[in-house]
Amino acid sequence: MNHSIAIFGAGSIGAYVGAALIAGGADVVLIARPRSCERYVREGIAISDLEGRREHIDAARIHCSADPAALADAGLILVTVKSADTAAAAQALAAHARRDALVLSLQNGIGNADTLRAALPGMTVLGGMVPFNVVQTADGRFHRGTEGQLMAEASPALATWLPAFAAAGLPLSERSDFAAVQWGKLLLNLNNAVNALSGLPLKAELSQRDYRRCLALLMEEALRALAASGIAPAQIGGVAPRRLPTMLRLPDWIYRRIASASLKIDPEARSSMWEDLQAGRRTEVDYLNGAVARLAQRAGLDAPANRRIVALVHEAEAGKGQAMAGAQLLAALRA
Ligand SMILES: NC(=O)C1=CN([C@@H]2O[C@H](COP(=O)(O)OP(=O)(O)OC[C@H]3O[C@@H](n4cnc5c(N)ncnc54)[C@H](OP(=O)(O)O)[C@@H]3O)[C@@H](O)[C@H]2O)C=CC1
Ligand SMILES: CC(C)(CO)C(=O)C(=O)O
Repeated sequence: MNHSIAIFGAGSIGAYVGAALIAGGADVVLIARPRSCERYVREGIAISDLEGRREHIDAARIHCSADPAALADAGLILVTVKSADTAAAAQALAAHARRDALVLSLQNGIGNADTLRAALPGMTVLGGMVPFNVVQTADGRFHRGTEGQLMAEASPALATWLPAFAAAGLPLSERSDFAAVQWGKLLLNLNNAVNALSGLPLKAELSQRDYRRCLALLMEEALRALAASGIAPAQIGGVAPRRLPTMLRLPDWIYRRIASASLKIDPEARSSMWEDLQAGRRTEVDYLNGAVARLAQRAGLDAPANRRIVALVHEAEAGKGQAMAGAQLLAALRA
């Protein structure tokens, strides 16, 4: 059977985007771990969002395989594995993908599209950006708990596929300043580690000033490193990057008023890094806060709070430590 779109790594983002594309009428094959595939083809996939969409894609409409050879017919391949798995995904694509397939990385971090490009010479590989959050709920739904539109590096190769994204209810916009978009998103992803260590849902965590102070510290270091490297991050969301730290440090009652749009988060939404810690998986902290520390170092600067939070998340990955209160985390980042 021919599948025009393949999703490589159907976890939270891949299953959500894949199911939405199927609901919109696209011909999709999911590449996932055997356990995930067994579940999807047994139960189907349920998706929901904070605007009230609830949809169940019946098992009969799900094509899923743990064998990457199943993507051989796809004209579009969405890569949705975590950053540490990108190199392995790239090898699988090199072995099985059509040479004329378009590859779109829907991943956080800065280097994933480059990793794919390096392994797929001659193929078109584009960076993409997912602004919204998806978590798996206790009843197995893939729930989008925040807003935002998919973005991708501008390319004529996208034109064929844009209608499928629109029909899925996930319109994709093209950006010619994609490196700036990636860094703008990475600034927001600096909260992933704070959120994971807090053990709280995003909304509860961001409602507490001490956690926001932690994030402000991490962002300031990143903004300094970006400025020293001549990179101007794009604005993702309602607030300009340079204004984020000041806004985050406001007292709770003012923050709630001024940043009401930033707090338009479903109470059950949590960062993908929290999901990783819960599942006992390695996180993407080296690709997010670690990327800031490396950028700073290349610019002759230091980013101590980002370095410290990388170490704290690694300790949490090793099962050490409990959820940290805001004041405790702030003290650890300033130590
Ligand atoms: N979740 C979110 O809200 C958001 C996530 N993102 C980004 O999207 C990307 C994906 O995140 P997310 O969906 O949360 O990640 P998940 O871990 O939920 O999903 C990735 C899935 O891919 C599977 N996988 C990895 N390698 C292979 C392989 N070779 N073959 C088959 N399956 C494989 C993983 O299995 P296993 O775990 O067993 O390795 C996992 O089930 C990340 O870069 C993340 O930062 C961006 C915005 C929001
Ligand atoms: C949407 C957001 C910023 C939520 O934390 C995210 O990218 C993630 O969880 O990885």
